[in-house]
Amino acid sequence: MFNIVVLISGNGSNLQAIIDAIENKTLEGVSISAVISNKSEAFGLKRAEKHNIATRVFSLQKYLKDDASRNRNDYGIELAKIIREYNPKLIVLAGWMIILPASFLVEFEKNQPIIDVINLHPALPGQFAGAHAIERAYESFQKGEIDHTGLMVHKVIEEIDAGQVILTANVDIKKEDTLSDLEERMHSVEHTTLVNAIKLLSTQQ
Ligand SMILES: Nc1nc2c(c(=O)[nH]1)N[C@@H](CN(C=O)c1ccc(C(=O)N[C@@H](CCC(=O)O)C(=O)O)cc1)CN2
Ligand SMILES: NCC(=O)N[C@@H]1O[C@H](COP(=O)([O-])[O-])[C@@H](O)[C@H]1O
Repeated sequence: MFNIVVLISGNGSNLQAIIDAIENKTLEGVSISAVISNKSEAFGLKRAEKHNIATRVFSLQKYLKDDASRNRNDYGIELAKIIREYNPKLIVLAGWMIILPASFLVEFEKNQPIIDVINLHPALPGQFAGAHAIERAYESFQKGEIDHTGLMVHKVIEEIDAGQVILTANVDIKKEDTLSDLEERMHSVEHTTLVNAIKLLSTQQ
């Protein structure tokens, strides 16, 4: 079984797309062994619980507040330990809004088997790296700087949103679009693209 661990911070509509794809056999041989969130209030946790998927909450903010001697690298090592408990072959960041330190990434690069960490980012390669990418693309379109946007699924490296691109897709922006129109169109294309990226990686194993 191609076990995946999914990391989220919010609504979890992309997590839901993965769950649905497993259940309708678009993703055969894939199983979500756990969903981990940095926010206890993330609705995606309820989506996982509804499908009897193991969930964990591990907040960076709380981890640092509980012991002032700790730092983000310590968090990264602890997060990696938690994830290893679930024996994933792939780690999927689906709306995970914490920058992962090198200490986390090295845990999955140095040990065999190497475990890929992938991220879904709602912008095209080289555009709008970081948070709030959809809003920034919308504003850029309004200024006439771009005529469309898109998304990518990429390997996670220390540099934000700069890892090897696995899949990318364009997303149209229309003159009459509100920001929520664009967000809705973006999420719809994300759901398909993320499932296709996981399918690609699971069949390459
Ligand atoms: N080392 C990496 N970590 C992460 C990557 C990556 O490519 N390399 N991708 C991000 C996802 N992401 C954009 O795709 C992203 C998410 C969040 C942030 C950010 O500034 N986070 C702040 C906290 C924001 C908050 O509390 O809401 C932070 O971590 O301090 C940047 C990029 C996931 N991680
Ligand atoms: N920088 C990372 C980033 O912005 N990720 C974005 O968070 C949203 C999560 O939606 P969801 O919780 O409904 O899946 C998605 O649009 C995803 O691309």
